[in-house]
Amino acid sequence: MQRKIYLDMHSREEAQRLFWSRFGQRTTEAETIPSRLARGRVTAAPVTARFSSPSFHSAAMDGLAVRAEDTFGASDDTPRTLRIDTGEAVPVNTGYPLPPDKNAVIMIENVLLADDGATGVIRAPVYPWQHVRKVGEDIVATELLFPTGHQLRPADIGALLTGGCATVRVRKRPKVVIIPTGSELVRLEDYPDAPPAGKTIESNATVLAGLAEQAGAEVAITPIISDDFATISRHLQATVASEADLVIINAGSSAGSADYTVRIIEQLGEILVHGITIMPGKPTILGVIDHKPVVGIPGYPVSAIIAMEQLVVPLLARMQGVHVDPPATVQAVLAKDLPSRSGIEEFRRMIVGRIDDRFVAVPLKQGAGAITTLTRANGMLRIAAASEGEIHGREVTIELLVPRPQAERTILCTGSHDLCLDVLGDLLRKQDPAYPLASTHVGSLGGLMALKQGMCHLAGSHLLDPMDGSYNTSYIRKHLAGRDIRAVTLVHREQGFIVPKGNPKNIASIHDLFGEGIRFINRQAGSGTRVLLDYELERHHLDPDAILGYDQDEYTHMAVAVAVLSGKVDTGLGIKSAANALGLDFVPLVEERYDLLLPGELFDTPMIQAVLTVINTADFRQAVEALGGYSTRETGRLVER
Ligand SMILES: Nc1nc2c(c(=O)[nH]1)N[C@H]1C(S)=C(S)[C@@H](COP(=O)(O)OP(=O)(O)OC[C@H]3O[C@@H](n4cnc5c(N)ncnc54)[C@H](O)[C@@H]3O)O[C@H]1N2
Ligand code: MOO
Repeated sequence: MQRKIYLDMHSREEAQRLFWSRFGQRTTEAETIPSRLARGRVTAAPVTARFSSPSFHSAAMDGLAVRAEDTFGASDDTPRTLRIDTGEAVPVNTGYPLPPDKNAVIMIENVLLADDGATGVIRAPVYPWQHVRKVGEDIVATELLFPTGHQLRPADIGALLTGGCATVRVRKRPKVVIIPTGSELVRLEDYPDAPPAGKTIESNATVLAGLAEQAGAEVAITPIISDDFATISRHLQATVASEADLVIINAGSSAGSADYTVRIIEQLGEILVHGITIMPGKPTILGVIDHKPVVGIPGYPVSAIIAMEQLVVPLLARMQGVHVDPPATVQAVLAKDLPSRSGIEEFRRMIVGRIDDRFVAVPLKQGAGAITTLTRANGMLRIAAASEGEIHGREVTIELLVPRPQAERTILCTGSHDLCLDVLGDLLRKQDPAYPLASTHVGSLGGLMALKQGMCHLAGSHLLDPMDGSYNTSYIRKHLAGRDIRAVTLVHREQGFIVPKGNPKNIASIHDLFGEGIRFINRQAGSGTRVLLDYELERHHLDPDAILGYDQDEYTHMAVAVAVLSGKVDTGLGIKSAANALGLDFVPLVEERYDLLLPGELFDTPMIQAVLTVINTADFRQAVEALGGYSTRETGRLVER
């Protein structure tokens, strides 16, 4: 079957306008539902109160109901005795009806009661209607409680019930049906141990359903449909003919040999848009079948979410007569250059944190297939279509994905990678307040540069000075001269050769890297591990260029371990815990010190003190030792300068 190449691309704004001009006026029908079940629903008509509240004059305090006039003149010098036994004063509790002849309440604390309860003495008067909630003080019958188009919150339900509205007219929830397609997809529930080779776990349908439900929709997910033109077509037709108000067909939206979505929609109805100049989300399809909106959402998980948020969520809101507000933003300084293709509006997932008095934004990876770029992000940077990107140090607008105080508590940690940072991050989250630790990896020297530019709170570093065997201090002196930088030892750890289980190539020392056909994977220049390797090679007078793979590098210990596990290479230099994590073997080479470096100005901040507190707990040490390949003998020690 012929492949479908994109129609002309539309900008996001054009696509939204086209789609909304077609469907944006179409609200769902109104229905009457019990008020108790109406949270989150949107009123379809004005709601007026049937009852007043309070519906009677009621005591606002526990005490004695009186006629205010009977208390006039009471003072410390001229206390007044009120008769309870004759009904001059009547004991009431908060919320009780006020006796008909009374007009005020004296708080019980201000009454000296006689032992027999027959009288009470007061030393101050009350004024008329003091501590009384009068009829209709809160709600007057017939008054407007909510206009049309109000989304009901929990407090609103309280007002509905109090105002006598047992039922309320609301917009029906739009019905959304999601059709996941792809012959490669399997359900995790069917393969809990591991998916069969070449199969992908279906996840988008549930994610999209969650977004649609958050937007007020009622969602159904169909079984996974395999990539067969006729099957998808039949299924889509049946779904459109059902009660669905909007149909989402996931994946098969781009140019692959089995990407049928666009042709199927075209055959059954009409294509409004295929291709939007956004990334991720480019191959999104907006179509119409039998007057119903049908959206082809791209398969990559991040593309799917962005397409859904930009095009479907606002439409679902309109269908219910509400409007979505844009997310809160902060201005932040960009920690890295971000080149971007002109003509494409890019959505970059970011981590933002506050350092001193400014926000700093660190970009995460770009790949639309990586869902963790969204789960790790706390902000989003939109690079406008007209822009060729943003540069390091520039102030940019970040849309927040978390409440601002959470972004302000986020600890930006960069530099070298170590698995203990995950332990630290986990324990920091158990603190109160919770401090999210966001680590990105740029190597030890990269961490020093980030510190220099004020782009991180912490930098992990293990830079060996071959001259004297010291770690980090001489590098700080050289690269951060004049700056107050503190170093706190996190761990000592074993560095060595990560090898497949059983060490089939018998790697025993650095000399074995030169063995016949041994494939090695290196770490990037500027990483402490690379410095260590180069130092060891030089010490043994060995020629790096004779190592097969010396010029191939990875950015983390785990990436090296994955390269070994996948059989791509025979070995790489890394930490033992990375080998352990993937069930690989490990040949120790040296023990090294790994420190966290931080600006002295931040040392006394609650955030850094929280980090130091966690590092010094027995829980942290135990969890680190359990990873294997670590010693915590100097953990938490401030390194002398
Ligand atoms: N030659 C071209 N190839 C691609 C282009 C292009 O312009 N030319 N665009 C790329 C872009 S951008 C995107 S986004 C994707 C969109 O792909 P499709 O919508 O056609 O989706 P598939 O190819 O079927 O799947 C992509 C990817 O996503 C996984 N997937 C699909 N459904 C699910 C699901 N329900 N849960 C989890 N994961 C899912 C699927 O297995 C694939 O890995 O196309 C690029 N290609
Ligand atoms: O748009 Mo694709 O949506 O870039 O990954």
